[in-house]
Amino acid sequence: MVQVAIIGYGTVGSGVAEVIERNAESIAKKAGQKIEVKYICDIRDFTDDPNQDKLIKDFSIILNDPDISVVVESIGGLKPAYQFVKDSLLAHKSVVTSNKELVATKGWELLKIAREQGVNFLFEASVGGGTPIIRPMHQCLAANQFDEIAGILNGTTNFMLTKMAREGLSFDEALSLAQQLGYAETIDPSADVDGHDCCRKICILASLAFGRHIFPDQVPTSGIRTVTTEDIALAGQLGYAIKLIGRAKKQEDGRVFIEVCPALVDRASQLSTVDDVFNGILVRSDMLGDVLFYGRGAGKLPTASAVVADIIDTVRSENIHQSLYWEKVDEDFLQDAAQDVCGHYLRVACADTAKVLEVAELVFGQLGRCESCGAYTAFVTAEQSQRDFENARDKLAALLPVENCMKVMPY
Ligand SMILES: NC(=O)C1=CN([C@@H]2O[C@H](COP(=O)(O)OP(=O)(O)OC[C@H]3O[C@@H](n4cnc5c(N)ncnc54)[C@H](OP(=O)(O)O)[C@@H]3O)[C@@H](O)[C@H]2O)C=CC1
Ligand SMILES: N[C@@H](CC=O)C(=O)O
Repeated sequence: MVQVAIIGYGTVGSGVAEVIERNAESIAKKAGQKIEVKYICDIRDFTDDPNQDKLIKDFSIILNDPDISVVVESIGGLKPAYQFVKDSLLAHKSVVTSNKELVATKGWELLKIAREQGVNFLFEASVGGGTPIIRPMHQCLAANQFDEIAGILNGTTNFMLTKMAREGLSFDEALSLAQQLGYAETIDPSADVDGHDCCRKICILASLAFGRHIFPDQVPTSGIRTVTTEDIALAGQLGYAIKLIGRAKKQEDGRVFIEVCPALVDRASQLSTVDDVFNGILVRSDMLGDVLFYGRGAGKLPTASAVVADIIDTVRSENIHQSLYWEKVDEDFLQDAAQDVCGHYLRVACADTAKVLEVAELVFGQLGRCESCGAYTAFVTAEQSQRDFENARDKLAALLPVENCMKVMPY
């Protein structure tokens, strides 16, 4: 029998305890032995909880118990999660975490410690919630070189954009619903709406794909606060959906372009059909080509299912996952955002479509469709570098009231 400890008994931690209890028999078959939760450590009190006998408040009990070989970290954030995880690895215990902030900022260091200690540091649930992505990229696509990753990586904002588009909910109403359903980050929901959560996830995937740690503060990041219901309607009329996209692309010179932004996705693209709390992650590699991973990106049991899969993996592994690894390097290998080439959507506060088209074509050259909705007109430009686009946008803004602009994704 393997005894595990859970630290952080919130949405994910309680889900992990529930999955281990509910599917005990099948989990034991897959792991080759019974898995039992011995301790659950949380700072809160839980009256009438069925796991009362396991609840503790002092993490050092776990650290000093030689029977605990796997620690599940589901506290979130860096403090005290980082120290608890590091201490667990140094105490020769494998760690499974759902904490993307931890992996995105300290992944290289924790992977190094795990490797030196001959234990596992696994984090499937840190990206995509319950949707498998880390293990498929690391194991099933091991024969490939990665070219590009682009995804809808944040369940909360995708849920909110879907509710705003389908039911006309305001931004605040949609966020409050996402919080009630346990999708939004409890520590700081702005992590979802301002793109930081998506940024952490694309950093993890890009670090895994390209072998070097990419830190969240290196990534140009914007969230969905600027997206209005008019943008959603106009994008729809132009044939697009609006999604928060995290993407990382290897350039010909070996550098990587990485960013997080709200963007237009063509209705013909599979990514545009990823709605509600679902995540969709497009991975482009040299041998397989494109593959899309789709599934629930947040929520108690979906996320717990990924955590428990990591526990099973570490229990049955004869060999430690030595190849699940990336390094921190000092040299900068990220491409300047000004060089990225994309089409753009612009929304102008002017209902006169003919006038907008005439003026916009003076600046951007020939345009395709132009659509209006209420007091606004919107159009999409041809592809050009970010630097050229910004110059042209500034010229247009001197002639017409430009209210919003977003990239158009080439997927
Ligand atoms: N919710 C989701 O759908 C998903 C979450 N994640 C990630 O999983 C992690 C956990 O998320 P989630 O379960 O939603 O968060 P919750 O806030 O629901 O749970 C965290 C729990 O940890 C407790 N805690 C805080 N400090 C300590 C401490 N020092 N020792 C022990 N317990 C502590 C919290 O108590 P208190 O409330 O008093 O602070 C809370 O009960 C986060 O990193 C999140 O990003 C990943 C995928 C999906
Ligand atoms: N807040 C996150 C939860 C999972 O990572 C999200 O909405 O995707």
